Amino acid sequence: MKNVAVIGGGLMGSGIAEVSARAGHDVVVVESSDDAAKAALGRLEKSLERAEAKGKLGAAEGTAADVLARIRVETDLDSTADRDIVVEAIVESEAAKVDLFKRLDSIVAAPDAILASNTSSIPIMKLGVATSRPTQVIGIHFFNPVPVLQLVELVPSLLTSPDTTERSRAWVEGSLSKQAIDCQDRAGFVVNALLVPFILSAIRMYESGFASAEDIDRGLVLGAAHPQGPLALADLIGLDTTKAVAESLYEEFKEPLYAAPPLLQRMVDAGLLGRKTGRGFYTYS
Ligand SMILES: C[C@H](O)CC(=O)SCCNC(=O)CCNC(=O)[C@H](O)C(C)(C)COP(=O)(O)OP(=O)(O)OC[C@H]1O[C@@H](n2cnc3c(N)ncnc32)[C@H](O)[C@@H]1OP(=O)(O)O
Ligand SMILES: NC(=O)c1ccc[n+]([C@@H]2O[C@H](COP(=O)([O-])OP(=O)(O)OC[C@H]3O[C@@H](n4cnc5c(N)ncnc54)[C@H](O)[C@@H]3O)[C@@H](O)[C@H]2O)c1
Repeated sequence: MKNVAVIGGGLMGSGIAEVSARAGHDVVVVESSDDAAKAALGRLEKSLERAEAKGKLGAAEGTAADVLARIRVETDLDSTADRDIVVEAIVESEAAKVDLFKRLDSIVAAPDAILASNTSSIPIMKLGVATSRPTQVIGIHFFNPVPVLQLVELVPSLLTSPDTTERSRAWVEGSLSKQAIDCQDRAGFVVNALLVPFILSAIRMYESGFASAEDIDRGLVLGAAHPQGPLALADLIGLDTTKAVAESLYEEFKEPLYAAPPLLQRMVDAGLLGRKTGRGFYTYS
């Protein structure tokens, strides 16, 4: 697979585009507006400049400018027509993703192209059946920050062909040098089914006044060797995404531990989405 498209150039899409271009792929990023495309390009430039300054770009990757030259940021979905693999990384909304997969199905021309989703929690079958080619639809779930974290969850639906799964694995492990784990197609897959209820418990603990945000996070960093505490992690993920994942899990399993706490809902209503808006459980400059 040579030609890659990433739909959505936000936190995750820009990271997926970066690691793909660093692996030598020709990458098209499709955003929803000119302003969003500009922001996506800015994220890519900043991250690649940082990687270059830290001496992380290998000889095969080239300079930050070489990697950027392999990426085009567009607003026209038709630019996915000649792609071998499309990775969808738009907002965590089932309706938005179903609509996008329908449109991709009518545009992407190669008969064996893979249509992948980076969804955190939405069952892949819902996206597969929106297309005429569910055998080629799969979850390829990266972790944030994409250039740093090694894991990718591979999530075939009941209709995904073994060929699609194995070509996806070869791309993720052979080309992007990530490590894949195999998951069944249920909301939250492996990692978020365990991680998100933990984050929600931390939010409930904070909401109840039991401990401060700083002490909850310091507790898990110093007492359980987590790289960052659950509330700082929720701010990194984005509180809108955290809430959307909780809702998918709750819809699938109806377990109270997956229900989004009222504080999380109010913070999302208020636009306090974490790092991406400058304020969540903490304030960022
Ligand atoms: C919800 C979804 O569906 C699934 C998910 O993604 S769940 C979220 C999973 N992610 C996590 O759990 C992240 C946990 N946190 C961490 O790993 C770390 O706190 C962190 C990597 C975010 C930041 O690490 P920290 O040590 O505090 O900061 P910092 O020193 O700036 O960064 C550590 C290294 O990561 C690199 N880094 C950090 N953020 C980066 C980014 N956005 N892009 C590229 N590199 C980055 C730094 O360059 C640094 O590299 P170096 O050690 O070689 O110099
Ligand atoms: N944030 C995380 O830690 C994380 C980790 C793994 C997976 N994910 C998943 O990745 C996806 C993206 O999450 P994110 O954190 O990057 O969100 P984000 O809000 O940072 O980015 C989403 C981007 O998609 C763009 N977009 C929205 N609709 C679009 C459309 N129809 N066409 C093209 N672009 C469109 C937006 O302009 C935005 O730039 C979600 O499904 C999320 O659940 C998130």
